[in-house]
Amino acid sequence: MTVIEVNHLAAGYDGREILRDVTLSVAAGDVVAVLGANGSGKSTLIRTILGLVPIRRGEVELFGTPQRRFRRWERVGYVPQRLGAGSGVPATVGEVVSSGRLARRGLFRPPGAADRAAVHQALEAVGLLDRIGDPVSTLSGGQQQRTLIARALAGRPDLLVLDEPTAGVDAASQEAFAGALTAFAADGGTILLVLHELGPLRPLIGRAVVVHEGRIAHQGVPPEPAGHHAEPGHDHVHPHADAEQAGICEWAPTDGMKAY
Ligand SMILES: Nc1ncnc2c1ncn2[C@@H]1O[C@H](COP(=O)(O)OP(=O)(O)OP(=O)(O)O)[C@@H](O)[C@H]1O
Repeated sequence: MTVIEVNHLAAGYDGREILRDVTLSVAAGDVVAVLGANGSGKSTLIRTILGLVPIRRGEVELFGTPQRRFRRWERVGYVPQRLGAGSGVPATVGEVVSSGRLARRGLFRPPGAADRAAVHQALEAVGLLDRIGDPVSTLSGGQQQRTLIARALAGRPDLLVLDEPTAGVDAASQEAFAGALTAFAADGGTILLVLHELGPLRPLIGRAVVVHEGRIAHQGVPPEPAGHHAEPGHDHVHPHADAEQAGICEWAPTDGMKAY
């Protein structure tokens, strides 16, 4: 079953076209990383898929339904790039994660046992159950990101869409992410995520899609760590100097990657 189908998509802001002729298919159970240089259009792509940026041309389908007619948003969990900077949100970790249940239970029904269980399970998955009563503002950036992941997981979605969940996040939080996402994928969940560095998520990623100037430049199996990077403790992949100089992407396409 196809979870996301994007056909000849164009989208942008005001007068500016950012995405040009993007075609992409994500099947149930796929874990797909969207890679590319700053400003290449990665966030715009996932936000357009979710209906947050209007489609100019082309089509997006979610779970086989054209996006404009899609109503089953509880099937989709979205983790935006970060909590509003300095938002001073007084909410506790538990309250933020509970908000991820809203689409499931409806706004006016009080949370029940199933909601509480889902919130606890999601917090446990990201290693933050002991912080459930703490104000979100007292958490580190990485822990706040983990809280957002828990909020998305609490809704028990079929598809998780994440925008750079590991950007600026410490190693402990990255490991916690990797664990939570691995469990989600092992349950058959589908993941589309924007990443700058694969890091501990590398074993999870089945396909990398490289966006360059609003188009998909390459897609395929992500590059394996090579040479000394393959040694224990070096599980991240560094930018390829040539590709970087050429301004193509932070990722050197390998033979395993098809050019589109
Ligand atoms: N809300 C917006 N209004 C106007 N222009 C925007 C908006 N969001 C993004 N852009 C522009 O669209 C282009 C692509 O931005 P986008 O955030 O999609 O890139 P990205 O690949 O995700 O970058 P990064 O790696 O820096 O997050 C950039 O030139 C950006 O300035």
